[in-house]
Amino acid sequence: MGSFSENSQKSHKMSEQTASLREAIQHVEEEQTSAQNAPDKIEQGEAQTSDNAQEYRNSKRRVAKVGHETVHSNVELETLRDLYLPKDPSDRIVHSDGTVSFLHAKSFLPVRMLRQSERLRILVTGGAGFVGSHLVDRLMLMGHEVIVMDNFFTGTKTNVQHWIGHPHFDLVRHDVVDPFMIEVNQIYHLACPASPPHYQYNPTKTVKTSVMGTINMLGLAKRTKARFLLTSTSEVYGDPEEHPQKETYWGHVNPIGPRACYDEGKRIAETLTYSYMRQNDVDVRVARIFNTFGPRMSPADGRVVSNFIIQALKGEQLTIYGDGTQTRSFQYVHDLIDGLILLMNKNFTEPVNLGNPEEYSIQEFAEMIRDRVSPDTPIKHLPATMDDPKKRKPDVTRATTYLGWQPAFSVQQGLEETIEWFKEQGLEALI
Ligand SMILES: O=c1ccn([C@@H]2O[C@H](COP(=O)(O)OP(=O)(O)O[C@H]3OC[C@@H](O)[C@H](O)[C@H]3O)[C@@H](O)[C@H]2O)c(=O)[nH]1
Repeated sequence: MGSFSENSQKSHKMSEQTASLREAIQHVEEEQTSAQNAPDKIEQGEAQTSDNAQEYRNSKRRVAKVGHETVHSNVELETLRDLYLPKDPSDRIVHSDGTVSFLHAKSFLPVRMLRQSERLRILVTGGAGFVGSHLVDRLMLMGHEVIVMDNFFTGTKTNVQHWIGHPHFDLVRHDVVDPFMIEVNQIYHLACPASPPHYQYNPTKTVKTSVMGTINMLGLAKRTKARFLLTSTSEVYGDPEEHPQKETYWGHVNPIGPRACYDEGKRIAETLTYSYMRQNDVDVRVARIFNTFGPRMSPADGRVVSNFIIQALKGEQLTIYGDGTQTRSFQYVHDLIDGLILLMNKNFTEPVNLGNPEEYSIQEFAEMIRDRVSPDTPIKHLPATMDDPKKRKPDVTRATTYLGWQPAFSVQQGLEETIEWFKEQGLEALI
């Protein structure tokens, strides 16, 4: 990461509240140190593909490199960590009077030197969001020109601030429901609130974002002959009656329920994508993303991983909606980014599931985070949410067969980094 001003480093002060918060969670760090050091580091590719969740869970694999040489997305995990968990986190000074000074990076992380003919102009809608910003990091490191379009409803400038000012980087505040013209080679279309509380906050707007946003981006792809990748979701399967879910499954969605704005919005986005492919020869890719977690999830996200981590760090009761028997399969964000870049660059146009088959009941998952962060924290049950899918687990055979992709991170390793990141946020995230 670019080195920050030395003066600023010296004057870096944490507020008293942040300091006490850190003290409170120190015991957790100590407990974790031995666990973190124990497993051997392995390189990408050594993890075995398996549909067996137990095997995934018991595996002690550690990932040190991510990405794939074939599409030049390979990079050391340590390099990425420097962007969200810098060794010297002095990009800001939190003052004791409750104000904060943001500092400028003096230099940027080195990016690959590409010839003009190899360097692509890539638009990432929703690029300042949780997933988008990790994708942007990787595309920038690969040496491409990246244009981030975001309305900052759920994304933040902070997520991409380390690239602002870089000659390969542009940030545009724009809502994807309004038309947008630009010359690009590839479009990663991520823009849409993804957590249930966010997408249900203004359901009409969520539908507009999915439908009009996707029409706008497909229109752009058609005009500029850009390759277009839609980030769809496992929610297109609704409350699935097939388990695990294959891409050939048509789903079980309540079209008038509270989740419909997102589920049906993404289903029509897929329909639009394949209509533009058939009718207008747009070169398309569709990723169906399963539950994903990692650094840069908004503290206000409301999804289960961030909720449980924040609750445990604050010593508050962990909130399980319903009886906790519902299941989810959680993938670490870097695996998803690997899959998205592979999909964009391979010649496969049908929908592809991207998720980690490591399946947990929400009760087990709550206990796991509680035990890891703060073992004395109680767990409480709240009423179940309407239409909450009872089971979810991806069949990733298609991704493995056609993309050569499989999740490499264990949930354990992903959680370690995510918990570390939330701790680093201190006051901002936890209070
Ligand atoms: O505090 C919480 C939050 C959530 N939950 C439960 O945990 C499970 C997972 O909930 P999340 O909100 O994290 O995510 P969901 O699986 O419901 O939806 C997600 O699915 C896939 C993605 O495309 C989307 O990002 C998101 O819609 C649900 O059963 C939910 O009821 C809790 O028990 N407690």
